[in-house]
Amino acid sequence: MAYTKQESYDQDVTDALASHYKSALSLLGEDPEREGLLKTPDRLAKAMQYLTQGYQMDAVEILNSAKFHEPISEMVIVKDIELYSLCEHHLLPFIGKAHVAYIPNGWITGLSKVARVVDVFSHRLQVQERLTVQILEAIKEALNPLGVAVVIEAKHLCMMMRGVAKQNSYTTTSSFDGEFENDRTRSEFMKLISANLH
Ligand SMILES: Nc1nc2c(ncn2[C@@H]2O[C@H](COP(=O)(O)OP(=O)(O)OP(=O)(O)O)[C@@H](O)[C@H]2O)c(=O)[nH]1
Ligand SMILES: [Zn+2]
Repeated sequence: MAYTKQESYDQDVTDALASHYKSALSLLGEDPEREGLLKTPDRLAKAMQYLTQGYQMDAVEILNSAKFHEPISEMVIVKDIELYSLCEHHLLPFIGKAHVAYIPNGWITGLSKVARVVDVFSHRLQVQERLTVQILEAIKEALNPLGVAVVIEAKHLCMMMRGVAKQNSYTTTSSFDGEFENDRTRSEFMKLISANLH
């Protein structure tokens, strides 16, 4: 299964989606035949396929594609991984950062693969809590590490642009496994992701 960014789209799916989006534009009171909107259903169909391409990707396979034997057991942290996902309730974006750590148990993975895993699960319709756990579970399955930790902080546009209309609230979710269930290890991780190291 390829995991490169999708640049071509199934024409039948694109056409079917575009036809629905064209009707939606009319229902919203727009004229889908006006010049500026002529290509919008097609563009939106492609954008939505791009934003949900994670369904066609296998996170464990990605991690395994650059898995190296390395006898270390120190914490590896990839922090500030930006993420863009869509909330499954409104299909509006939520935007934020993921901080991921694991303690190897003989195996490490390519650092970029950790960020790719964040993309795989972000590019699906999500709730932030499930996204957090899915990232953790994929790393656990692929690397069988001594521990995994995932923290995500995000802003939800569905809470900003509509509904309760709160502009400054962040949602933080976390998931910890193995050694990160110990207070000391967890605190070290939290300290390191909070520190301004760069
Ligand atoms: N737990 C969780 N809730 C989310 C996430 N994204 C959006 N939501 C919430 O999903 C809920 C859906 O609630 P509903 O009452 O069915 O929808 P709604 O009438 O549009 O709710 P309001 O946003 O309060 O206007 C809202 O409270 C959203 O804030 C997420 O990632 N995790
Ligand atoms: Zn929402």
